Amino acid sequence: MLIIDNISFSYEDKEVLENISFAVKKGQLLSIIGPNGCGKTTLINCILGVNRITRGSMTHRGRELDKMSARERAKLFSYVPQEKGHIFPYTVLEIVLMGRTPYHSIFSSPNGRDTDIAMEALEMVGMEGFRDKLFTKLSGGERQLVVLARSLAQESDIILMDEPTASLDYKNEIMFLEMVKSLCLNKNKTIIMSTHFPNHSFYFENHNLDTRVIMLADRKIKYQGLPSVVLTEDNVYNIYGVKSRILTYDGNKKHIVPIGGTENEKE
Ligand SMILES: Nc1ncnc2c1ncn2[C@@H]1O[C@H](COP(=O)(O)OP(=O)(O)OP(=O)(O)O)[C@@H](O)[C@H]1O
Repeated sequence: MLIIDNISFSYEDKEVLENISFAVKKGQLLSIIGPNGCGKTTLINCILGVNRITRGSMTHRGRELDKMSARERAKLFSYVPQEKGHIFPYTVLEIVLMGRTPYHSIFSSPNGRDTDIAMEALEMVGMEGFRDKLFTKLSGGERQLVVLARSLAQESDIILMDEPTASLDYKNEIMFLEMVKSLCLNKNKTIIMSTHFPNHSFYFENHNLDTRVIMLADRKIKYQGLPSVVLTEDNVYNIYGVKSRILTYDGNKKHIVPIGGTENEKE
């Protein structure tokens, strides 16, 4: 289990996260949602060790993350960043092989086994036909699948994703969510994912995933728990200032729809 216990973080004198606590079990999917600038990326970077927390502790199976070497941390966590465009003209296979870096010394290069693992990862995301294509020439959605393959090749237990579906079209978004679902259900991966789409949490819950959500705002976790408990119309209004309605379909499956009104219009 990954335990984040009462952590805080500041950029110089600006505190962005204050007393954040949550736990994620193996095979569980945790969504982090909250308005722009609330600290989702900052929180992910604290877990990755890019940001050094100012208070609190983070442990995995009782071991302090801060006491792990960079290589150990890279074997435990992989990262799927927001799609932002890439400059270097590596091939798809070369990008995925970068996921094998924690398993090598700086002087060794990837071997045949690494290539097999990288190709398996590409097959899992349906991108094996793109192995020799230049990463820079792929669409945003295709790149995101390749980056997911890189994180699979890293063979980490925990995958951190920062708004991974932001640049995906409707079909690729569904495909990506299906992939994420399958990684938790079939590969027992733990996934922590920031998202701007509360419906993704319902999607996972509706598909019987062991899933939780935390809602961040004003430096703190305002609500956390099961999506159907936490993602209420009132909580969405309190966090985003947007009026919405929870619709139930097909028995008990939930879906949230904005109904247009914003904070300024609340009676
Ligand atoms: N390197 C930095 N130095 C100083 N302040 C920063 C830095 N990075 C982020 N911030 C500030 O910290 C706050 C949280 O930013 P962060 O990127 O974590 O938010 P976010 O929830 O991921 O936002 P978004 O949904 O827009 O991606 C913001 O106010 C941002 O301006």
